Amino acid sequence: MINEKVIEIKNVSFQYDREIVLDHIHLSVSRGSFLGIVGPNGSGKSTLMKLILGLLRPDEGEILLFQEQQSKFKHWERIGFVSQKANSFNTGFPATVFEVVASGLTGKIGLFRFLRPKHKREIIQAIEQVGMIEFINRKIGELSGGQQQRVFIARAIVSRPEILILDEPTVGVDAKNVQSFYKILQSLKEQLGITLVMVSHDIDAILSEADHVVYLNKRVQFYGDVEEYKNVRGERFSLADHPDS
Ligand SMILES: Nc1ncnc2c1ncn2[C@@H]1O[C@H](COP(=O)(O)OP(=O)(O)OP(=O)(O)O)[C@@H](O)[C@H]1O
Repeated sequence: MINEKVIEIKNVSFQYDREIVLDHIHLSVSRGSFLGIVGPNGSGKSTLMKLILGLLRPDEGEILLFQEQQSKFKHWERIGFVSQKANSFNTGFPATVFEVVASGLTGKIGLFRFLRPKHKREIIQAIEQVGMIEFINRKIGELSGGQQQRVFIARAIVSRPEILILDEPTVGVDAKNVQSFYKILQSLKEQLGITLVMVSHDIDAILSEADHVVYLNKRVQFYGDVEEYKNVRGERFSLADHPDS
């Protein structure tokens, strides 16, 4: 389907206690696109990701995933999630790269089931896709931050999601590894057709990697093509809003 919407956020509002964090948000994500979400600290970016992932419920409005109402949506293996490394896993845990990536299949096969050859192949393939095959038996805690983050991508894609949501995935990853991280993202998009939604403070990375941009500050202040955003951002959004730009 041309321009198929895989995520639609319609008139969504959310508040924690008394603070309104998201105010009547409208946006949609087309299959195969790379949407970058930027905005100042505390502007509701992570909250919006949690709403998409069903970890929070909107107070108002609705979210559609693959054209289905989120409240009825059951196929969560179609959506992968990678967060900041520091928050996503206890890296002191003595699991190998293979075991960490295998844990991404538990939703599909049940926690204590034996892995069938098919699953082993899927795990190996995901590790190959992120260029970490030579580390397959290495303990996760013995890897660099950038390598760990690649393993977390493999864990997120092992169940073959159609959408990958990334919340500040390059925090704590050094510049050289950040580049190879984005190469992996682009190959997921181009070779597997995975739709990418990424929250980042790294505005330069968003401008060079994403094709669409949302500037969020409780409301959607900009939503459109990345080239259009480059033209308007100097005049419409103060640099003070971007501590890292
Ligand atoms: N669990 C919570 N309970 C109460 N308030 C919260 C909670 N989580 C976030 N908030 C508040 O909601 C607002 C939006 O937070 P959110 O984490 O979504 O912003 P963000 O844009 O991702 O911020 P940052 O760029 O700093 O990561 C902030 O004012 C924050 O303090």
